[in-house]
Amino acid sequence: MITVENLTKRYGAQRAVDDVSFTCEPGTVTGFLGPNGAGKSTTMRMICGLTPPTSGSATVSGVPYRRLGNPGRHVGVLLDASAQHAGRTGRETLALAAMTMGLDTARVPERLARVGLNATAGKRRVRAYSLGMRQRLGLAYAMLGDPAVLILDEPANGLDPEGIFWMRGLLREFADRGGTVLLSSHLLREVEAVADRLVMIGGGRILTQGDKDVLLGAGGTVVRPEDPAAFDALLRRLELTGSRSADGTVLVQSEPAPIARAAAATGVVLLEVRPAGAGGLEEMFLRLTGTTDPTEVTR
Ligand SMILES: Nc1ncnc2c1ncn2[C@@H]1O[C@H](COP(=O)(O)OP(=O)(O)OP(=O)(O)O)[C@@H](O)[C@H]1O
Repeated sequence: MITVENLTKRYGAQRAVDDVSFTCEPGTVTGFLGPNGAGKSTTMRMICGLTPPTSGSATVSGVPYRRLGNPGRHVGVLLDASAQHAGRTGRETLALAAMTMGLDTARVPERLARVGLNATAGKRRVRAYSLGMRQRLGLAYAMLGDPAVLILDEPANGLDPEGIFWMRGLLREFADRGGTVLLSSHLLREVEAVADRLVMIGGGRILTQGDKDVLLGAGGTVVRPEDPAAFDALLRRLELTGSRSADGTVLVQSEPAPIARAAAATGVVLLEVRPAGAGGLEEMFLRLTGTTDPTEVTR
């Protein structure tokens, strides 16, 4: 269980994270999404006690991270795949971590194999690892102490499609056994495939959060009017309300047909009318973050 309450981080006048609250429950994978610079890494670093919050608090299994005794036994953290000592081998890296956590180093070869690093790879120095191999080692490191919680910042970075598919299975299995996963990623389709819950953040603030199926299946219609003022007047006549998004679309809590018919009857031009959620996570992300260039978020 991860609980984040009103977390705020200011750097000078800038609010990198602004009053962010969410919880991650056991047995679920929570996808943490947002464009570059949204505040994901800063939030995760605050949860892990690496960055002090300006205000607010975060707990893991009910305790602030810094007060967890032997934290690696409670929460596995992967914030930067390149953080491992480059001069050590993969095996040495895990053996040292096992010793620090008071665990038998005999588990190391099996743990390396579990993330797809064979005996030869285990004997190589980390500096010779590809980014994908570092991510795999980072995951083995995070899971070494059999924690109940995983906090992973962009763990799919550097993995090939087969590796991403493998990681999805690993995280699903971890959550299905009762584990809690908080996973940030810019790979929206991967998040959509594995996450049960979504927390979307932009400019340091929560844009939306909730059950993935509910968010993506949320009722309503997305409309792109040619003349926003004329469309607002139409909505008032229909006694409906709409919420305008950064990309110029309006989400209206109604079926598409009545809106389209009323618009046609009154000569209000609609450039787009479709059920909300039909475009999946990518569409929801672009609408909420107001990012118009998809390459910005699918990089
Ligand atoms: N140590 C720091 N000093 C000043 N500003 C910072 C610092 N760390 C982060 N920021 C700023 O805070 C904002 C949020 O950054 P953060 O790295 O948390 O975003 P992010 O969502 O993880 O983005 P990315 O996906 O690009 O890593 C950014 O504008 C960033 O420039």
